[in-house]
Amino acid sequence: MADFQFETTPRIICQARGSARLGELARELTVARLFVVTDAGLIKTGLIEPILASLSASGIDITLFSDVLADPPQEVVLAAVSAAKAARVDGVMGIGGGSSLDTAKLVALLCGTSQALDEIYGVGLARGARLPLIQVPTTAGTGSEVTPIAIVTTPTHEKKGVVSPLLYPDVALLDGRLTLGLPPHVTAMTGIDAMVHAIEAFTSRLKKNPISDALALKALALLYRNIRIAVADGADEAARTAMLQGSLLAGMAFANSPVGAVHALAYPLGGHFHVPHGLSNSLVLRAVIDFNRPVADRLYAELAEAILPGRHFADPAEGADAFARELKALVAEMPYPQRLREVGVAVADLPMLARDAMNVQRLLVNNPRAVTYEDALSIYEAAF
Ligand SMILES: NC(=O)c1ccc[n+]([C@@H]2O[C@H](COP(=O)([O-])OP(=O)(O)OC[C@H]3O[C@@H](n4cnc5c(N)ncnc54)[C@H](O)[C@@H]3O)[C@@H](O)[C@H]2O)c1
Ligand SMILES: CCCCCCO
Repeated sequence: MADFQFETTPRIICQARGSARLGELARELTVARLFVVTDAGLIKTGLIEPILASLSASGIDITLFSDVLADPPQEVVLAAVSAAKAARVDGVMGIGGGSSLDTAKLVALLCGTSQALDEIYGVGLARGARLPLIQVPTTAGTGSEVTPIAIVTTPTHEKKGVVSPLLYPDVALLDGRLTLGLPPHVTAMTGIDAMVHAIEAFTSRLKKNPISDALALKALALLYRNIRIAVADGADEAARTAMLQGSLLAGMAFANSPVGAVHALAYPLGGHFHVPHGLSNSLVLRAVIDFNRPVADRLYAELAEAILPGRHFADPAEGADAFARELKALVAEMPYPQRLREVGVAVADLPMLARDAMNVQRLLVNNPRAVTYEDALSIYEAAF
């Protein structure tokens, strides 16, 4: 058995109407001046106002930053840090999708250390303490509320990661009711993103371990069983809560057993064409599964057993066939674009995308099968 290290967030609360406890949780963290990070879409849903009112009623002074943009641009992150420093906040809360949660992480970190953002891109470069941090996901989801990762889009459209245990929050609060209003196409994109986290954590080549495996299998089972329900009937609170739990478990899994080629090939789609993160993953998922089949059939067969209760596949190829079939059928049912050509990508763009994907070696090294430039190009061609 290979040695391994497993990291996790210290405190997870999953509670219907749990958002009513945010004032209590902030006070427990001795926060008096809270910086709330979200985006305009969340403000429009009306979800934020009652939460801010309950926090204020608890005597917490609020500074609201609602200018987060998808795939947070570096300048937006820096604007949030400046606003937090100017307000002299002593705690941060992210409430929203992964873009808001990642921005909140970096605000908490950069308000607590003397470092600059461009000093901490990469793995383990952050130093010092961060401000108290509460994360409240409203998509299910990136799992960002339980990962040590924050992704920023640089002015050259490159997606860069900050990876540090300092980015784990003090509290991750799951409240299914906050996701009830998620539109079907966003429910689908973020749900498939969470499934990709579980799939890629389970097939990851370098840091796969028994704990991440157990989390990935449970995550995939929860997500697969509930994504169709949540997309078809967003008011189903049980399905919504299961999706949040599944995306959190998948987040814990890939935080310790990192993602591979699906994410590496998805990043350039987000960076250059502003394709939403979950959709970027979905667009290349089927072709990457087909590409990995020569080395990953046994793993895909285990994943097939996780989503097809009662089925056992003695023949790995048969199990992998079943897994690929189920995933392709599920993606095809999702209410969003299915091909690269539908999201503004031209054939002439594919070599550039493949070149950019090859720059994401920090993820490609985790893929069960080595990926060359030619492989990346052929995957994009198959997804076109
Ligand atoms: N840190 C990590 O571990 C990690 C993992 C995966 C992805 N990411 C990053 O997360 C970002 C993607 O996050 P995302 O997919 O959650 O989307 P997002 O946060 O970029 O956008 C979500 C969209 O849905 C809206 N929305 C969110 N919750 C809603 C609700 N309950 N009701 C109605 N509308 C709602 C928002 O207003 C926004 O328009 C990317 O930047 C990606 O790189 C980070
Ligand atoms: C190192 C960055 C890994 C991020 C995966 C989810 O987007």
